[in-house]
Amino acid sequence: MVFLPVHKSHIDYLLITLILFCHNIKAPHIAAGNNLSIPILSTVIRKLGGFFIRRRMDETRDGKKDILYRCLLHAYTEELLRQQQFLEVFLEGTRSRSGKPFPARAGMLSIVVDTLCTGAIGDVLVVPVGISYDRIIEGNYNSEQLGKPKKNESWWGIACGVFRMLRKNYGCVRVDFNQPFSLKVMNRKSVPAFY
Ligand SMILES: CCCCCCCCCCCCCCCCCC(=O)SCCNC(=O)CCNC(=O)[C@H](O)C(C)(C)COP(=O)(O)OP(=O)(O)OC[C@H]1O[C@@H](n2cnc3c(N)ncnc32)[C@H](O)[C@@H]1OP(=O)(O)O
Ligand SMILES: O=P(O)(O)OC[C@H](O)CO
Repeated sequence: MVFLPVHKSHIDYLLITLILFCHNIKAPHIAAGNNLSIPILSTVIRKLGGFFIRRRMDETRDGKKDILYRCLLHAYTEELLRQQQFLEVFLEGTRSRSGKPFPARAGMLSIVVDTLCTGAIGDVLVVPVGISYDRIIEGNYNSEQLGKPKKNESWWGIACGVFRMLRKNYGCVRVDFNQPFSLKVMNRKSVPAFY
């Protein structure tokens, strides 16, 4: 299974893993941006199912994608799928600052499709996940939308977030796991020549 959640808050991935755990569903491996790779937290994230990826394939001198990195990412993700591990990818690659979903970025999803098309795996069930908050803990992102640079993730930022969460009532959050669909069936419909 590949979970494809929308991304609005850091709470997203905490909630999804927690809900799956509470329903005896194995926790997914989550593609995490390397901006979260901060001391100690990175170890915790890895132990809880996260694996770090670059959020942009570094351009090499000749302007091409970093082929070696892409191959490694491809091989690692393919192995996870071969082992029937669950995957969780935030296609937008960033939290939406406006509340509207960002355009999806195709890299991780293209790896999943490649793995299916090469026959390395039989099929993949894709589970879109909708998440709606009454209020998100990060606030309204107004300063970032006005051009102020984003503060990098830090332990201090985490502590402030936890403190805010304990002090204020952020209302309810709704997590919708949509009907899983077979990527193989969808591919067959969209690329009939392939099958
Ligand atoms: C309270 C109790 C709680 C208990 C429970 C606790 C649980 C805690 C859990 C801890 C886990 C924490 C997880 C944190 C997750 C946070 C969410 C994030 O970080 S989100 C952030 C992290 N997630 C994401 O970013 C996911 C979304 N981003 C992506 O998928 C990106 O594509 C990318 C980052 C992979 C590459 O970005 P880029 O370089 O900009 O490349 P483009 O996108 O422009 O794609 C253009 C071209 O490249 C192709 N292509 C690319 N890569 C590959 C490949 N390896 N192979 C093959 N092809 C590849 C692609 O198809 C296309 O082809 P073409 O047109 O060129 O022919
Ligand atoms: O781009 P950001 O600040 O939304 O960071 C996204 C992180 O990688 C995890 O949510």
